[in-house]
Amino acid sequence: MARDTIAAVSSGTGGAVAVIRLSGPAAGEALRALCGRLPEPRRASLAVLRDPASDERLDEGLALWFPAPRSATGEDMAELQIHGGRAVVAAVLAALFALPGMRPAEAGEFTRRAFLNGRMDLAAAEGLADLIAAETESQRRLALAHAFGHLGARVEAWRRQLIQAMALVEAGIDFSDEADVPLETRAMAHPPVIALAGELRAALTDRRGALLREGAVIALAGRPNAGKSSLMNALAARDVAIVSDEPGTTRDVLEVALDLAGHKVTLLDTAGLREATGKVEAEGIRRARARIGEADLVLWVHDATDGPAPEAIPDAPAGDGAARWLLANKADLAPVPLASPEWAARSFTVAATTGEGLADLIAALGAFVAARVEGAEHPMLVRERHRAGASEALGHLDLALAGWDDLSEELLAEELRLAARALGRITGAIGTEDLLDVVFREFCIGK
Ligand SMILES: Nc1nc2c(ncn2[C@@H]2O[C@H](COP(=O)(O)OP(=O)(O)OP(=O)(O)O)[C@@H](O)[C@H]2O)c(=O)[nH]1
Ligand SMILES: [K+]
Ligand SMILES: [Mg+2]
Repeated sequence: MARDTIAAVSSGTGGAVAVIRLSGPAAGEALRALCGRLPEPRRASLAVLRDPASDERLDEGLALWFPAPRSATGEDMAELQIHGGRAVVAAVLAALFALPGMRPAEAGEFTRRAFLNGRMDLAAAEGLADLIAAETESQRRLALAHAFGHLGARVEAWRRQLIQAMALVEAGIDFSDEADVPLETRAMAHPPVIALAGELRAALTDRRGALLREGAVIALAGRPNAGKSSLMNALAARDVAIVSDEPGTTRDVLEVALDLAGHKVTLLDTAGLREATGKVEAEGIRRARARIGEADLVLWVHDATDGPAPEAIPDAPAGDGAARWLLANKADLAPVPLASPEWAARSFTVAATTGEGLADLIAALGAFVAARVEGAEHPMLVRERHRAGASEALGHLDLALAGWDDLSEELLAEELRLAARALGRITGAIGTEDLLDVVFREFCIGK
């Protein structure tokens, strides 16, 4: 349990009401010092707040008292809802911090205390950070599932299975004189370890969670002047990129975040691909190729006034597994010939400047993203940290399985133990201080 009592404004700035939260052993005393009494637990009550040093009236607001352990952090907690003015908040905080044992909270410190007091696991804390940062409906749902322990529960179940298998293998060590027992217990542990390795492998192959959390990347690519930047602006419904009739206008990769059918999408505008005419353009094209190569969907923009669309997307270095669509742009200037059968299902006729065809394109993009993340309401390994833990665990399981018939009980049990440790780091059941610093750094102050 922490010795310090922390306090911070937990509401956003600029609102009519500000929420100040306190957590730690002196929270009750501080509440009494400012309000003159301790309110009934878990009930909001009206209170006049006074500076204990001068007895000056500071504000009138709501006071709440959450005695440990039934509080968000598991410690004694108090909450003050006061008027949101800057001066009011500053005066109340100054009065609080003048009290013994009180200090300002660091970023994420309330959540960190909740974790340390066993109120949530590490994956749930990350879910909470994602929930606060969620911009789209699907990100909100995903984060909520994690905040309520979806990933943590699954990983803990895996870890328990592993510990059981380990116990079986270790039982063999104690009976190593009786030749049959070690072989029997080892054989009993084999199927669950095979099953677990399969589940971990499947979870690692499923990238939908990461796609939902980070958003699909859609890149506009094509020859100079095809109208990529014009399309970027039209799709983003604002003036993001410079448009001009000069080929080679766009140099840096530009990106905007879009909400397509409730899913987060990052749309990229890139330099037109051709033999560069100078150093800067060459660098722009290098960057364009690199980012196009990582996109989930490449929209090849073709200028309809240049004649029929290409048979294949030229020069578009799309990565493995990326989808490629063809956009015949400037349909207002030239008739767009029928796409070749190969492209028919993935071709769109648009005009960035008149808006023609854009509604159909946006609908198709929304359907594309939705299909990519389908069933991903409760995906598992959404962060690189989770994937690293699961993949390390799988590595040890694979070693154990490869040597199942040959390794000694001790070595076999050791591989299973290392796998269990790697899983434990995902939930924080096995943790280190530096890991906690990384996780809680993301939070804002007051959370
Ligand atoms: N008539 C018409 N003109 C368009 C359309 N889309 C783009 N243009 C024009 O085409 C020219 C090039 O547009 P950009 O959007 O700058 O093309 P870009 O592909 O980004 O070009 P780079 O960045 O140089 O590779 C501009 O003059 C645009 O106004 C369209 O649908 N119809
Ligand atoms: K241009
Ligand atoms: Mg451009």
